[in-house]
Amino acid sequence: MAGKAHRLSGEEREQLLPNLRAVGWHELDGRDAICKEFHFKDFNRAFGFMTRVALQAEKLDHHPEWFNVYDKVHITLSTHDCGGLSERDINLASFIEQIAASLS
Ligand SMILES: C[C@H](O)[C@H](O)[C@H]1CNC2=NC(N)=NC(=O)C2=N1
Repeated sequence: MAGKAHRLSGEEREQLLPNLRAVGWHELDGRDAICKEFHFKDFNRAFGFMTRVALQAEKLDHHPEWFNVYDKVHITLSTHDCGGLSERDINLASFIEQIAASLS
């Protein structure tokens, strides 16, 4: 991953977060992170989605925190290297949206 991650400034957040809020991502209380819950038809589809996200996460060297129960996948994104939200989370969230859209 090129460059050190930095926590997004207020201005950067105003610019980058609205698109993600519009598709269901929200900021956590008490932690600088964003999260969203995805619902699928069954476990196969949920796990297929997770597989695709995992491969991209590895490519980006930026990994989600996630929790799966059957057809639901809850994802939290935050950058451990800088202790909060960085552009890496925005990029991964955008990619996750593309995958989810391509599967539905
Ligand atoms: C050494 C390795 O590049 C780092 O630990 C990467 C791996 N994946 C990561 N994922 C996330 N979410 N945050 C990080 O800071 C992070 N850092």
